[in-house]
Amino acid sequence: MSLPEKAFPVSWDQFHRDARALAWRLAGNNKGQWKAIVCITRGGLVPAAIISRELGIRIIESVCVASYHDYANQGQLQVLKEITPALLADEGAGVLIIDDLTDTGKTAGIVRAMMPKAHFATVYAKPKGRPLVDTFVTEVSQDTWIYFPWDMGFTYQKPIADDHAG
Ligand SMILES: O=P(O)(O)OC[C@H]1O[C@H](OP(=O)(O)OP(=O)(O)O)[C@H](O)[C@@H]1O
Ligand code: HPA
Ligand SMILES: [Mg+2]
Repeated sequence: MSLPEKAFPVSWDQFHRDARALAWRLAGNNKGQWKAIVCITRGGLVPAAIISRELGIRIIESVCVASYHDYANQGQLQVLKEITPALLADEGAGVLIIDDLTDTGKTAGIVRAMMPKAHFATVYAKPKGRPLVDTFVTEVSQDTWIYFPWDMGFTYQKPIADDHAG
């Protein structure tokens, strides 16, 4: 397993701002009229809550996908729960699919295939996944790991001078 070289830590404030920025972009698409949100759990739950509030979308469905079984280690992709057939009609036209990020694009590829006409949006995107999403806010390089606030906690930081003491 190769660990990403760079770190992109995201605070709750920053995530809220970026998810709101995504809502602004989506408001200009499809006249802001979305039938429903399908969020990809678990990471998509947090941006879906913010976007549903901003765009007044009250029908929220989930598709449950797991692939990273531990830190930065992608395993076999598993679909644990499918999308309700009611939303699959018309290949998902008018439906908004939300996830926190796209990395290799594997998750996006699987969910897109379920709803080819839906609009796919993520807050963050890495280059490999980028072609699979319709709208995103910030791109980071492929060798960067994004640290989400729900995965983080406060830890002690050594003073900078400690590493420079001769
Ligand atoms: O583009 P990919 O390489 O497929 O990776 C992106 C997916 O990986 C993470 O989910 P994960 O499977 O870790 O599950 P989680 O959302 O429950 O954390 C993330 O939330 C995306 O859904
Ligand atoms: O960069 C990442 N950060 C958090 N979860 C992830 N799942 C895939 N890539 C990432
Ligand atoms: Mg996920």
